[in-house]
Amino acid sequence: MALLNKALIALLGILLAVYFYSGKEEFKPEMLKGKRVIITGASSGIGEQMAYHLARMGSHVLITARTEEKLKKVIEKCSKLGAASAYYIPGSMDNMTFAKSVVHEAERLFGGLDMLILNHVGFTYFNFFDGDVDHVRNLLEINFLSYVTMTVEALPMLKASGGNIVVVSSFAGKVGLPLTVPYSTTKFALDGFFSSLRMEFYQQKVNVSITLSVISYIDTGNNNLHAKSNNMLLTVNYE
Ligand SMILES: NC(=O)C1=CN([C@@H]2O[C@H](COP(=O)(O)OP(=O)(O)OC[C@H]3O[C@@H](n4cnc5c(N)ncnc54)[C@H](OP(=O)(O)O)[C@@H]3O)[C@@H](O)[C@H]2O)C=CC1
Ligand SMILES: CC(C)CCC[C@@H](C)[C@H]1CC[C@H]2[C@@H]3C(=O)C=C4C[C@@H](O)CC[C@]4(C)[C@H]3CC[C@]12C
Repeated sequence: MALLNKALIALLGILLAVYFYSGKEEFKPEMLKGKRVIITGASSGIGEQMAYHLARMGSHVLITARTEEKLKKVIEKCSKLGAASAYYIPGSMDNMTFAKSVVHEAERLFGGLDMLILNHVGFTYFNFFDGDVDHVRNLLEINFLSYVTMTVEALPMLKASGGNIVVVSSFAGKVGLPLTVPYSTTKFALDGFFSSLRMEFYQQKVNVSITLSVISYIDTGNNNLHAKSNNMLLTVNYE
């Protein structure tokens, strides 16, 4: 009898997992055709590659980062790859007025928004915590508060389109790891804000999805987190 109970509990667990984790709709590239998307931190790395994928699928893309020359090149490539339209706006995400203006620009250019991809990440060190509170504050502005600011600004458009918010986080935003204190702080903050907001959307029947993308090391050949120490957790290729 005890064995039967255990088997039934295990079966129930499997059924619940299948129910909650099975997507209702299978992904098809056509689903992104004509979608209006903002991608932050798209002058290099993962953001740049996401812009190319969306361009291939025929989306309208508005990309942002600080370095205008790089953004221009990414936009040119997006247009060649088949983007429905491609624009860039340069600026720094430590400035909340700029963060808001990116969303307003999408509204002006596209007349609405289907997807907000928050991906940018500010410069930090990869070493034991040095006690620099100003650095933590500045990194929170760039990696966290600008994400919140853009989300708040974009919500009316996303509610109207039944759109999506994608937040690029990290394994270091789920588990405390050494040598990444300021960075990890900002990524944990993202989890707190967006996971909590997702629950509120569910309760309030807000038709906007929130995806927190928890990724581990990806060698983009272009990493902006610079090594200053011999106490490396792992070997990473820095410039
Ligand atoms: N690569 C990896 O191993 C991992 C990455 N991640 C996450 O993936 C995301 C992308 O990382 P990755 O592609 O590696 O990083 P990159 O360093 O290649 O790209 C970072 C992007 O953010 C932009 N950026 C930097 N500072 C600012 C700023 N102050 N204002 C506006 N934009 C800024 C950069 O452009 P510019 O300098 O022109 O402003 C660049 O476009 C990040 O959220 C990161 O935390 C998570 C886990 C692992
Ligand atoms: C203990 C193991 C089970 C898993 C260990 C995972 C470790 C190796 C993973 C988890 C989070 C990862 C870092 C990250 O999130 C973001 C960046 C920024 C990028 O510009 C340079 C790489 C860097 C530092 C990643 C380095 C590798 C980290 C520490």
